[in-house]
Amino acid sequence: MHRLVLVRHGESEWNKSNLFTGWTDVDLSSKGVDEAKEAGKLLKEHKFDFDIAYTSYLRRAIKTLYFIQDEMNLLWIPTYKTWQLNERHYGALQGLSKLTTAQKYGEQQVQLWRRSYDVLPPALTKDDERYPRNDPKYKDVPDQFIPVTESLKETIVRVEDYWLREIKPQILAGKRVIIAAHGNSLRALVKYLDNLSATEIMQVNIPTGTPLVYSLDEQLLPVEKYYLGSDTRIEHKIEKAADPDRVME
Ligand SMILES: O=C(O)[C@@H](CO)OP(=O)(O)O
Repeated sequence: MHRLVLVRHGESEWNKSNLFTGWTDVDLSSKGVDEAKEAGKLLKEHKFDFDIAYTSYLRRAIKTLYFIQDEMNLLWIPTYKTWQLNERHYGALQGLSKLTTAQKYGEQQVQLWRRSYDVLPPALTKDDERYPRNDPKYKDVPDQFIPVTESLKETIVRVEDYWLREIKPQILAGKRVIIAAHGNSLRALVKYLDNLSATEIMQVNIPTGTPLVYSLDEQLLPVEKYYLGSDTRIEHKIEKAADPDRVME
C-alpha cells in the first residue's frame, strides 16, 4: 500500500479578492500562510513523512510547500518544480473578477468555464502581456505547450503526462510523495486517479491548504481517500472553493 498527499496552496491574494488567477503568479495572503503552516502541523501531528515533494512554478504553491516542509523539518528532501503542475490557464479571464464576469455573462456560463471538463475560457492573444511565452519562467517550455487558454481537459493531459513520467515511478519505488499544487491542476489529478466522468468532476472542489490523503494499492488505484482536519472546517472550505462569493468567513 502506498500513501500520497495532495495539498492545494493556501488562500492567495487573488482568492481573497475573487479574481480569476490561472497562471498569474500571485502571492499567498496572510491567511494562506497560516493555512500552509497549519497543514504542516497537522501532517506532523499525524506522523506523516515524505521522501520527495513536487510543486508548480507558481509562488503560492511553492511557498505552501515550503511552509509545510518547514513545519515538518523536511526542507531538505528533494523538491521538484514543474510548469506541468501549474494551475489551469484561465486565458483572457485571468485578472477579471469572478463576480463581475458572472454578472456580465451569466452564472451558468461562468460555472462552465470554472468547472466543466472541456469548455475553454476565452483565449489570450499572443501579443497580450499575460501570454506566458513572455515570462522567463517558461523559457524552456516548447511553444506547443505554452497555453493561451485551457479547459480541464488540456490540464489533465499535462498533469497526467508528468504523473506517469515522474511521480508514479517514484511512488512505485516506495517513495512517500507530497504534491502542492492548485485547485484545478489537482482536480485534473483527482479525475485521473479516481477515474471520474466529465460530469462527476464538475462537482469536485478542492479546499485551500487542506491535505488530501490517498491510500493506493500496488497498481496505484485508490483504496481510501480523506481530508486531514476538522470535518466542519473542511466542509466550509469546500463550499468556499465552489462559490467564493456566497460563502463568507
Ligand atoms: O482562479 C483560479 O485560477 C481558480 C483557483 O483559484 O479559480 P476557480 O476555483 O474559479 O477555478
